[in-house]
Amino acid sequence: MLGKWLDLTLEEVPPRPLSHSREGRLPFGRYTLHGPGLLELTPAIARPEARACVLSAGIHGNETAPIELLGELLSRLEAGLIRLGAPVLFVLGNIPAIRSGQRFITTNLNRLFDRQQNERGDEPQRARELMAAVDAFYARHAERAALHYDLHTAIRDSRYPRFAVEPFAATPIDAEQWRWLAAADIQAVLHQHRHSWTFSHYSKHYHVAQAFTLELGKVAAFGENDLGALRPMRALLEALLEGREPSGTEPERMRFFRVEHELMREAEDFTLCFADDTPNFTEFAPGTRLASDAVAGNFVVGDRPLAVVFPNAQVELGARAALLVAPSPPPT
Ligand SMILES: O=C(O)CCC(=O)N[C@@H](CCC(=O)O)C(=O)O
Ligand SMILES: [Zn+2]
Repeated sequence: MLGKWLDLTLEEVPPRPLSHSREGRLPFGRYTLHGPGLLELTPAIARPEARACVLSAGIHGNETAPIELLGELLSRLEAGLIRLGAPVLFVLGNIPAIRSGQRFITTNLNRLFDRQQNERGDEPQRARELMAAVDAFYARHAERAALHYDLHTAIRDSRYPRFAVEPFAATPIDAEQWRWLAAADIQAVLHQHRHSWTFSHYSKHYHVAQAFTLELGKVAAFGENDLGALRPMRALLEALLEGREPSGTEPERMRFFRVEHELMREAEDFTLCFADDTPNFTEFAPGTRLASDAVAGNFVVGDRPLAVVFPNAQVELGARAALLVAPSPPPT
């Protein structure tokens, strides 16, 4: 059943809401389906040091590599190749968007993870369902340290194809996380400078979880992803599923950046003043004009160079059109 969960979730049109949880057995524990795209695994014997892990993918429907990676993990769990030793909640985020291969249907799900959010529509409703599922999962495992990796891929090429976004929140990140991410072949880390209401921010802000958005390469269609490049990440996730300590290495292998400015799109008449295919982390010299907005005016790089991440001139009005970042020292 586990190996087929992804296919079944994506095939049912429309997904049938579950009136009650469905349960079953797996080699080293049991599974519970809490609703569409919400699968909890409970180990028969949990290891004492195991974290309560949330692994999410498909928050953006066209980001398929993380979904394939979760598929590999589920198949290996079902085959008994992974000895489940930690409680895990697998989340498939925006199911209609995954089916249609789009980033979102109506609005960007990954801006809606705010408990005050009371917007109407499918994506706001899905965000509320996912927040409730995460709340219930962490409450069931309140004795364990909370962890959430929200897996994505980026729209563009990147000077660092695999990078972590560290959401802004009061909770400090444990030093071991940097060591694990470096061993998982994450190449860069981006520290957010303010609250962002993303899914990983939700777990960090409201649940004191060790939480990241992980960008694992570039958007591609199902079947066209290079999962070989994600083997070290798979090894990290398998260690977490088994409830054992993941391998680590020197964090200095990774480049660290801090967000200095968020470029917002304020007007219909908005342009980014660089090529559409500019890779993430491309640096621009002081004095370079980066954006022109009929309401906000021009944005020009100040005294220090800035690199651009997630540029997207097509975002909704009032949304983030790019992050502008600068190198920062590795955490001590
Ligand atoms: O490549 C892009 O432009 C977007 C990739 C993506 O979906 N990134 C996430 C980052 C979330 C965060 O800031 O933690 C997003 O934009 O939601
Ligand atoms: Zn994404």
